[in-house]
Amino acid sequence: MTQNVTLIGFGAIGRTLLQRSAGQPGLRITHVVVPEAHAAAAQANAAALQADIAIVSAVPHDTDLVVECAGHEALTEHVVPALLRGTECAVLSIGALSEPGLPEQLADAAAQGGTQVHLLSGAIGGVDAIAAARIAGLDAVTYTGRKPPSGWRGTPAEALADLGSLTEPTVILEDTAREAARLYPKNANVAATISLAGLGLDATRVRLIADPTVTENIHEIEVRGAFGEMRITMRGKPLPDNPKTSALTVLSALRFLHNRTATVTI
Ligand SMILES: NC(=O)C1=CN([C@@H]2O[C@H](COP(=O)(O)OP(=O)(O)OC[C@H]3O[C@@H](n4cnc5c(N)ncnc54)[C@H](O)[C@@H]3O)[C@@H](O)[C@H]2O)C=CC1
Ligand SMILES: O=C([O-])CC(=O)C(=O)O
Repeated sequence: MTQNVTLIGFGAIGRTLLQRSAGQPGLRITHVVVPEAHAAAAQANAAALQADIAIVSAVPHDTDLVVECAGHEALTEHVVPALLRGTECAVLSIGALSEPGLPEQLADAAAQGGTQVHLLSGAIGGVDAIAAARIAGLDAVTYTGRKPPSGWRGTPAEALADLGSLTEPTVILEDTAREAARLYPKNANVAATISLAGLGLDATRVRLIADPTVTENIHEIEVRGAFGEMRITMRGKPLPDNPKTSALTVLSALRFLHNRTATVTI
């Protein structure tokens, strides 16, 4: 039986996800939720990719699965109500979970609806290893996020440095993951994800760097604990439509969707 999927958000991630999910057996993206003001543009873009897609302002009650790729507001506006109705949801705007009370709100809504909310690994790998290692106890988790200056446009980094004329790597934040997610919500999903898998938002140390010498989004993660040590560097190519977002983010959502219907999941 085909599972009907609703996307929340139709920006760089949503568009690429719709494009790449075409023909995936057992799944069909039937609806896309966007704010009213973006509906006409989304309709034109989506119809070019899939003629029968419906652009809507709320998640339909009969959808089987929701994938959120919209931003912080969409979690309270759309994901919480869907969970309360018992609809399983997968979330990419993990930075939003730095807002006090929101993780508990999502968990309570899923419990009330008798369903699950999945926090996707997004732009990075190794989330499974961090979450497994946590069971035996972690000592330290640190994260360094490095992006080209264009990846920091429209953020508080603009007030700290002249992004257009940087000649060397410039640290724009050195703090906890909670502070990183509060100040740079669209650039701290990774910081929030590794915190939630590991030591939590207040005990995870984060450095964010605007680096004119790189063209990729570079994520360095170091973890120490009873399990041993782990060091990962991801050099993610950004999506053409949004330099803040690594292309792997879309692939992580596709993997999640694939595993919904695969006989062997990995
Ligand atoms: N977990 C991870 O590793 C990553 C997560 N992200 C997050 O994924 C989200 C989407 O990223 P992009 O597609 O690159 O952003 P984008 O800015 O290109 O697109 C956002 C889309 O969401 C829609 N939207 C905004 N508010 C909405 C609401 N309340 N309800 C429904 N739709 C709404 C907009 O109309 C737009 O279509 C962002 O929150 C971003 O921070 C991005 C990269 C990595
Ligand atoms: O690389 C990405 O796609 C996004 C990113 O840094 C983040 O939100 O932490």
